Amino acid sequence: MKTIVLKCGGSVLDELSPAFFDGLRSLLEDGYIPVLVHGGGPAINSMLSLYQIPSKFQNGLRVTCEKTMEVVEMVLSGQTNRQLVRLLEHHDLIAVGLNGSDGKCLQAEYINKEELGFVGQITAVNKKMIEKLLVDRIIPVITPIAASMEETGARMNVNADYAAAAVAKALNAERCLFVTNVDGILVEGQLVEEATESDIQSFIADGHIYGGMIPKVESALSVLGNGIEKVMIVSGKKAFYQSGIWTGTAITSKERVF
Ligand SMILES: Nc1ncnc2c1ncn2[C@@H]1O[C@H](COP(=O)(O)OP(=O)(O)O)[C@@H](O)[C@H]1O
Ligand SMILES: CC(=O)N[C@@H](CCC(=O)OP(=O)(O)O)C(=O)O
Repeated sequence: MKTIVLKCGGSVLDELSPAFFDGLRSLLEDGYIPVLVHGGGPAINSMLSLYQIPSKFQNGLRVTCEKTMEVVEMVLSGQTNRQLVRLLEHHDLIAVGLNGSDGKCLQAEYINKEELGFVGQITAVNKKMIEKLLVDRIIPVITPIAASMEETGARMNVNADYAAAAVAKALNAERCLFVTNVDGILVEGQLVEEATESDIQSFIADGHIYGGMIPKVESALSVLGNGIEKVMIVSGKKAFYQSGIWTGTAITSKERVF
């Protein structure tokens, strides 16, 4: 089974173009089965502000107290997951939404409970749950909420880029795509079509890569070390795949030979 994990960023959920869904259909026609993991950062921020709960981040991770966790779960499972499943169905794709903690699909441990609260890093992925859907060519749409390994019944908030990387590694995916609101890695406004690990490290060092792009490239590099040859950062606003042609930034493990 050739699987492709696509992480759909919260930044682009409201702007996914028909070409994005054509790309998914094209992948299915070419024998790939997509697995979606999605975010919802902007929608969580809006809901927190409606509840007058401040949004706090530490190194890009949301500091998540119990009240914040309730809102995170409500938005990811009740809003952004529903939105994405509905859009897929609207574009004739069969999808089933899963809260990451359902069936212990995603399992995590605390990163630093005192400082970050209910924020986890993935320690295990229950592939069985996901594969049951894939054999029937149903697209799983997974929220980045994980079941706690340490406390039965507890759930944790996981950065969606890291959650997607963990799913891609566990499924031994052919590719992992980070779908976002820009064409890929941009340097001085120009798309970088191919980047190696050392290119990325220098883009971070010189400030060309910053903010929300950092967890994406870190996740991309972590996936590459695990037998997945190509990871891409692509736009959800345009065509990212059509009959074997990919558009965006390809991140490869191989250093270029000059
Ligand atoms: N070099 C770069 N190329 C493109 N975007 C970048 C770069 N560095 C930082 N960014 C920022 O990263 C954002 C994407 O990350 P983020 O907002 O977290 O999206 P998502 O919700 O898709 O995870 C872009 O909109 C852009 O503002
Ligand atoms: C721990 C942590 O920061 N979790 C993220 C989960 C959602 C996410 O990652 O959404 P995007 O992909 O849209 O950024 C959060 O609460 O915002």
